Amino acid sequence: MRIVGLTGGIASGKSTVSNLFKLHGIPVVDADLVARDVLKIGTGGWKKVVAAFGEDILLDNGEVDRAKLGHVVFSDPDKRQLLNRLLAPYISSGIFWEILKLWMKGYKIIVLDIPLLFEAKMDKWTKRIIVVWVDPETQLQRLMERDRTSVEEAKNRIQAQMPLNLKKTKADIVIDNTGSREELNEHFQRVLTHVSKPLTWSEFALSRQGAFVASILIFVGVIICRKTL
Ligand SMILES: CC(C)(COP(=O)(O)OP(=O)(O)OC[C@H]1O[C@@H](n2cnc3c(N)ncnc32)[C@H](O)[C@@H]1O)[C@@H](O)C(=O)NCCC(=O)NCCS
Ligand SMILES: Nc1ncnc2c1ncn2[C@@H]1O[C@H](COP(=O)(O)OP(=O)(O)OP(=O)(O)O)[C@@H](O)[C@H]1O
Repeated sequence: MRIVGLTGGIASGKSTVSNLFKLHGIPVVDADLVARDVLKIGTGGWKKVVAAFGEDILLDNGEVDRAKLGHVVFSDPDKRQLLNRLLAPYISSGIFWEILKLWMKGYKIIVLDIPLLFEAKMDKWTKRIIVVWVDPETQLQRLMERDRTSVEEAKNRIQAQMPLNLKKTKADIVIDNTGSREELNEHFQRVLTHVSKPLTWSEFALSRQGAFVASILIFVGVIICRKTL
């Protein structure tokens, strides 16, 4: 199995690139969706967060008020680190289960869309890493437009992550998403060709099909040994 990491800065275009992968039949594990699941009412993550941040961050129906919690953690690095520490184990195991489900379905190539891939040291799980990069002004503009936030709020969110230029230096593949969607599509086709190359032997061995072949070989080996002994 080939596990490709997809990361970048907030609003750099990871979800847009993820959607292109999905359109081409490559499944994506979205860490933001996993992070939402682990904060669902009554879950272990929800209990930890309520115990640490108090009931003030809840809506009347008991769900986490994401906007309020976001406001708290993106303006206070200590509180953000606390939230990250509390949720990290739940998010990693959630991602692991998603990978396992795709493995069992027989997918040979999967993409992990993880905004904090480097920050959370999950880059060790991935074979190749794609960083979606944009120039800083475009990033700020797109973030403010998408989330309808103030400049200050948007800058707080951008500064809560490892600088995008540093992430770029750690990438195997950089997608520059500063241009139009058409330019992104063109660039994506080249990335898709690269990502879809035939699996190496070690990647094949890690796939469900590889495990199947290995078990057949072991079975045949045992039969031969029994007959010859
Ligand atoms: C603080 C929360 C409630 C705010 O929710 P909100 O709906 O406003 O934002 P959403 O979850 O859609 O995240 C949007 C983007 O913010 C960035 N972001 C989210 N959490 C963090 C964080 N802890 N540090 C830095 N950036 C973050 C990511 O780029 C993400 O794509 C939420 O982001 C959260 O629970 N964060 C902690 C979990 C986490 O680390 N998520 C990232 C997955 S690796
Ligand atoms: N090439 C592009 N041209 C114009 N707008 C774009 C382009 N790529 C992405 N966008 C827009 O920019 C915004 C951010 O993109 P997207 O949501 O894909 O970023 P993201 O990296 O997944 O963000 P987050 O970290 O918050 O999950 C969205 O509104 C998206 O529609």
